[in-house]
Amino acid sequence: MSISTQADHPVPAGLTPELMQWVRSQSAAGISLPTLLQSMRDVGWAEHLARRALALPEDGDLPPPFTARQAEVQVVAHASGVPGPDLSSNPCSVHAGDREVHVLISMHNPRVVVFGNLLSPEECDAIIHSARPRMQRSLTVHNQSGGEEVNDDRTSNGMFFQRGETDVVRLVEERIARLLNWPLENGEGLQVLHYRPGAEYKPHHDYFAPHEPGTPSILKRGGQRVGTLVMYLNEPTRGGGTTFPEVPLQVVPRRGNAVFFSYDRPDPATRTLHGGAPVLEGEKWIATKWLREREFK
Ligand SMILES: O=C(O)CCC(=O)C(=O)O
Ligand SMILES: [Fe+2]
Repeated sequence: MSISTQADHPVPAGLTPELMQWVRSQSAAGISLPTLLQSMRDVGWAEHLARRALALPEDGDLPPPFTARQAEVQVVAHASGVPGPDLSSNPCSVHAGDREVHVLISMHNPRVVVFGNLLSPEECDAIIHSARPRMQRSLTVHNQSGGEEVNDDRTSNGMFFQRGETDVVRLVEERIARLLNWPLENGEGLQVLHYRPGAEYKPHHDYFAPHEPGTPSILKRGGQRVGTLVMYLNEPTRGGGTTFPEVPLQVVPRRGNAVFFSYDRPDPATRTLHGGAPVLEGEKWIATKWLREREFK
């Protein structure tokens, strides 16, 4: 097994990469959080550090009983601080519960992972079919007010599903939660975008600009965004890649594939500037899942 602890999983303050690796292996083996906490106490870890390693509150009772699988997801997710696939035992694919998802690219700075086989063609078609009657000109967040506005940098049409709104949306959201080790409740509703020829989404960051007056009210619903998954629902004939101009990298839109990137702070230093290149021919349909720090209500 290759251990790339620091690159894959930032280590919380006061803890060591070795300890975090031990926590992950124990939880992957199905050891429950209360048992792990007790083991750490037994070998002398300070209570607050042990709880930090397990992403538990600093004091108070433990959350209600976890199953082994829930504990695994919780620990892997929160120990790293951002969503992301666990590629430590197999860098080529991830078993996301109901589907074997392929890993096509895994880059660490910025953290970008390109997935293949995330969605079936039928799932892609079903999402387009449910979204199509509800498409409207896309809005972007207005930084001053926290409201939304039409923006020339974003010439697609879009809509949001509620979380779990259709059976397919729910299945896909559950798959994403397992794939990225991030609680389903921390995800915003799926957004579907449709680009016609000429339409694009100019390079931008997905986190909310920290010092803008509208940001505090946006952050009340689940904190910052910490990760983005863009899923390709069809294939434009020409153009329409997802670009990361600072890398530089261009991800080609292939039906059922997806590009994921995470950002542990709302800062350009995360190098997650990205955009949707103009569609030159044909059309482009994507579904985007944004992941927040906490439950998105
Ligand atoms: O269209 C794309 O490829 C990128 C979409 C995007 O950046 C977004 O939805 O935030
Ligand atoms: Fe984006």
